[in-house]
This record gives sequence, C-alpha cells and structure tokens, in this order.
Amino acid sequence: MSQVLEINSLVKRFGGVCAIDNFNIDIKKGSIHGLIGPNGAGKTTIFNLITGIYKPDSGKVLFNNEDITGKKPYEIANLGIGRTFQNIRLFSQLSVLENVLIAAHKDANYNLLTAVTHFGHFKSKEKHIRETCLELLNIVGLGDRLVEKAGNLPYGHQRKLEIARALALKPKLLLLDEPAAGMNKEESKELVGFIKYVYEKFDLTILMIEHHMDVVMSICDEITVLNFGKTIAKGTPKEIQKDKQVIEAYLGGENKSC
Ligand SMILES: Nc1ncnc2c1ncn2[C@@H]1O[C@H](COP(=O)(O)OP(=O)(O)OP(=O)(O)O)[C@@H](O)[C@H]1O
Repeated sequence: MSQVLEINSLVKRFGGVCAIDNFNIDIKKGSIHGLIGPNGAGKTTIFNLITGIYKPDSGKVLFNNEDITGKKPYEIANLGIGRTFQNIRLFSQLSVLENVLIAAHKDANYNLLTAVTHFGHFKSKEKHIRETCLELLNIVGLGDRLVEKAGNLPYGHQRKLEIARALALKPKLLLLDEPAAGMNKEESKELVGFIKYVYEKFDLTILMIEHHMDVVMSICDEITVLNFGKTIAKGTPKEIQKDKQVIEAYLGGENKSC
C-alpha cells in the first residue's frame, strides 16, 4: 500500500508549551488510522497542522507525495483532505440540503460576474451540484430530511450531516475529530457502521481522533498514540491495548517544553 499522508519531524509550540514535539506518521492509502491520547496530548493540533489552520514551527506534511506544509486551508481542502470538527460546526438555522450545498460550492469555481456572463454554464453546473448533493444525502441516509433545519436534527444525524459536508468536497483523505463524542454505546456502534459504509462507498483513507476505545479498536487498522505531543506507541489495536506506556499515559501529567 502506498502512503497518502506522510508527516516528518513536525513541531508546533504555543508560547512555552510544546504541543507537537517531533511528530512523524505514515498513513497508508485505504487504511483507517486512529490517533489517540489523553486530553491535551496534541491530537487536534495535528489536524490543524495537516489542514493548514496552523503553520508548524518546523517539519513537513506530504499529501500524496506533495509538500502541503504552509498551504492555505482551502488549497488543502481542494487537494482532497476533508475534515470534521470536535464540536459540530453546522449552519443550524439552514436546512440539511443547504448545509451540504454550501460545502459543495467551494468546488464551484465561479463568482457572481461569471455566473451572469456565462449563465448557461452556471445553470448546468448548479444543477449538477444540486443533484450530487441530493445523491450524497441519500447515500448517508438523510435523503428524507432535506428541508429540516440542521439544528433540529437528532445528535447522531448532525454528526452524519457533518461527515456528508466533508464528503461534498470529494476528499481522498478524511480527518474525523472525535466523531463519537457525546454518544452512548448504542449510538457509537451505529456510527462505526456508518463510517465503515462511507469509507467503502467513497474509497477513502481515514485518520480518526477518538476517545471511545470501543470505536477505535473495532474500526482502525493501525493506531498512533500521542502524549505531550510525542508518539509513545504505534501498532494494531491488539498491540496498543497491551502497551504499558499507553496504559500509563492515560493516568495524566503536565505539558513539557520542546
Ligand atoms: N491555539 C492555541 N493556543 C495555545 N495553546 C494551544 C492552542 N491549541 C492547542 N493548544 C495547547 O496545545 C496542547 C495540545 O492541545 P490539543 O487541543 O491539540 O490536544 P488534544 O489532544 O486534541 O486534546 P483533547 O483530547 O482534549 O481535544 C494543549 O496544551 C493545548 O492547551
């Protein structure tokens, strides 16, 4: 399997706190990779570094062998990295369909002027975007909720909608930040089925941050464990479950400087 994502010697400091300390990872194409660690370990910071929200102090991020370090978030999204957020970020007053349409329009590549001067092209492109979004929402099981306000959806459906929004940009790599946060066992089991389904349907590679160990252990091919911004273990779910350092890491500590 070839690598989709390669991170080399990544460092990120916030003042005196070394949030990411010489971090390396290789994500194989077609794999589901888990990123776990105690609160404050640096997991979301890594997502923010991959997606261009933060710039690293040093180190490199390669996506399909292309150096994307320091690129802007929209450039990285257009290259094929989609993400969801720890706290659901939907337009709660807009409908389910509108939420996905807005995401899909990032790909539309025209402005008001070209929409007016090339109206025929604009109209057929709009039709295509709408049809693609409808198809996507049918696939993720929200096809019967198109006009419902996103904020009125049950929590599990809001998570699905967030994933659908990320999928609207046709990512090759999907970053999921705690998709099962706030879910009970039953809900998180359903979510696992959903993630496996979209993973296969859209031929994805997934990097997932998750605190629910049952989710991580049941879905991931490989896991990287982070503590104080450093990798303390890598391996299959079985190997990670037995790792002494991993068990100790969950007992806590303080942030250190680089
Ligand atoms: N923008 C920021 N400014 C200052 N410090 C930050 C910033 N973002 C993250 N940090 C610090 O970096 C460290 C890593 O935070 P991060 O949110 O990446 O951890 P995490 O592993 O995702 O935690 P959690 O599981 O609680 O979400 C923490 O000490 C945090 O306080």
